[in-house]
Amino acid sequence: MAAYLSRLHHISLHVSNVDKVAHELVSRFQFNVFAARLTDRAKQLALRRGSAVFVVNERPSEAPRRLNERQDLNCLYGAHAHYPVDTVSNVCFEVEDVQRASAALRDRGLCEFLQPPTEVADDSGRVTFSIIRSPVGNVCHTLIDRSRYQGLFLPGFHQVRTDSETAGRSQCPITHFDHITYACPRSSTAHITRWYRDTFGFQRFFIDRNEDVDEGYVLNHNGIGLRLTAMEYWKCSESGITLPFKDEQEPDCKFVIAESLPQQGRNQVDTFLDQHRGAGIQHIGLYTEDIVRTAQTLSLSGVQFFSPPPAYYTEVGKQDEIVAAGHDPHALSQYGILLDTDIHTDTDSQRYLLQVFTKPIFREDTFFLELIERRGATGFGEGNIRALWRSVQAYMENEERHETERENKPSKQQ
Ligand SMILES: O=C(O)C(=O)Cc1ccc(O)cc1
Ligand SMILES: [Fe+2]
Repeated sequence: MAAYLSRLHHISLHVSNVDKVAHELVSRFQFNVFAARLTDRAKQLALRRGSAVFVVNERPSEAPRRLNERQDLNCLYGAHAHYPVDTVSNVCFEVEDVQRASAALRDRGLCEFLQPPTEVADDSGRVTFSIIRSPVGNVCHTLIDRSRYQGLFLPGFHQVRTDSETAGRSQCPITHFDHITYACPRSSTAHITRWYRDTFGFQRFFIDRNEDVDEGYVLNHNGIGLRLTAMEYWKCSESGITLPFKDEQEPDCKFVIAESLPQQGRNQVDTFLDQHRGAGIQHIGLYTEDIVRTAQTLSLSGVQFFSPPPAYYTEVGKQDEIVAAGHDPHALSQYGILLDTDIHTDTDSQRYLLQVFTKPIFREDTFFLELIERRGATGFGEGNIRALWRSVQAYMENEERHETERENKPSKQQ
């Protein structure tokens, strides 16, 4: 049987400069540092906005010198700290019983354990966790049971007092992680979806009504070469129900697998795989209750967004569509926000999806964030996927052109 997940607990980043990335998340993205673990050999900061929690870990620039130098001492609750570039490398889930879940996975030979079930305690109680490797590049999953822990975050972390988290809430109503998008090599999707189904009971989430079960959602024309396959799971209740009864339980963060298709030339998924040196987490969607206000607040604090070509907002019907959704086309165009409308034929009701991508967060192009607001729409709209894709491609091609120009310019010293 699969190990069913109670909920997503936090997402870990491994970066060469914790202070720089934490500062970016605090000053620009309005996250609050609420817990920290600072030792001789570790620097770990926990940051929160709503229920979205990032743990930013300092990654050592070298692999451990001695074999007995345990990497997990550097990074409690994480593993695999050594990686050549800044990366998002762990999605930590709460489970009800780490021992039982780990034993079930081990018995079925489904996954490799980087850390067997381990207990950590402090004055506020104890937690048990284990760490498994995912089939996606450097991504690992920590499984944790914190039901016997009364502290603020996790044992080993101390509380950091900041201004109340509710400050600025109305200006930046980010509430949770909406989805995590993996960039993966060609033909790897089937293996990944099977692994998540067998390991955690994930089910397919169809992006399009006509999507083929095996093929996924394929966009393979007009310069877009992308295969998207989405998966979802349900939060298991505290009452011990361990089967995901769809109707009774709440869906949690979705997972999207992006594969590039070769026919349309080099693209953003290929760039990620090169710069990240392998598959991994390309971006994370942050859910907001008010995308325009959030984009405005983040933009004032220095966050930059990708914009679609300006013609997007003046295309026939787009202005009317935006107005019908209760938005101002000028406000959306100011921040590059995209709108997708899905007319539900059964009820004749309209559902909207609003999204925008931020520019890369790390030095290499190995991670960015997305803002997403859903008005009834639960999936990913085709119009938005195309426009998001194009907004990133236009930026990348521009960057590459500048790079070539810089390389071709004769240097003054010569
Ligand atoms: O629509 C979304 O939010 C996605 O996550 C789909 C997606 C995935 C990868 C890309 O490079 C561009 C778009
Ligand atoms: Fe996304």
